[in-house]
Amino acid sequence: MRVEVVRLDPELPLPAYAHPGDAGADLLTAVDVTLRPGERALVPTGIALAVPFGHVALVHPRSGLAARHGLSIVNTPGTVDAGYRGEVKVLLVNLDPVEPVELRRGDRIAQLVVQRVELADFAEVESLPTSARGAGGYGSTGGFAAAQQTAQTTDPGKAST
Ligand SMILES: O=c1ccn([C@H]2C[C@H](O)[C@@H](COP(=O)(O)OP(=O)(O)OP(=O)(O)O)O2)c(=O)[nH]1
Ligand SMILES: [Mg+2]
Repeated sequence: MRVEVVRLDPELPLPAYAHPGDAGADLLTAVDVTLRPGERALVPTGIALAVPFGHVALVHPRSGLAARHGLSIVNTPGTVDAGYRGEVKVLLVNLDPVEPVELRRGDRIAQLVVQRVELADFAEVESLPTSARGAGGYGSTGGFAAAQQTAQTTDPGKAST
């Protein structure tokens, strides 16, 4: 699928897949940035995209940086809408309790996954069709302790003080 890209920073390369079959194309930081433990920053990537309508580009963390440095993304996965024409940015966060994360301009900081999306036609109704799950959620299929905890958080009558 063709995705048009403008390089706002002409010195940085286009997003690229590292290997054939990769789902995510690496995004780079356009700036040097250092994140102290617990700190977050909205980091520019130097690119703007025109994602085709009916598609979305999702900004995912890179697992290597997460495992080695505790670097993640606050709003993971970030959503780049098809109509968005501004610079793609990555809301990085350093989850390491001790070490700062130092990034240099051109470092790969995240990966962009482009995929199809269904656009819903939201239709108001009086009641919903029944289902096996019903309203159960938040660990309702877990063990005894999880089910009890769910009951406490969802049923104000049973809530402990
Ligand atoms: O990780 C991200 C997330 C968002 N965006 C850009 C593209 C997206 O289309 C726009 C809005 O994102 P989102 O809808 O998540 O933010 P919002 O807080 O709902 O803002 P808005 O009211 O502008 O939709 O910001 C990014 O560049 N990177
Ligand atoms: Mg929005």
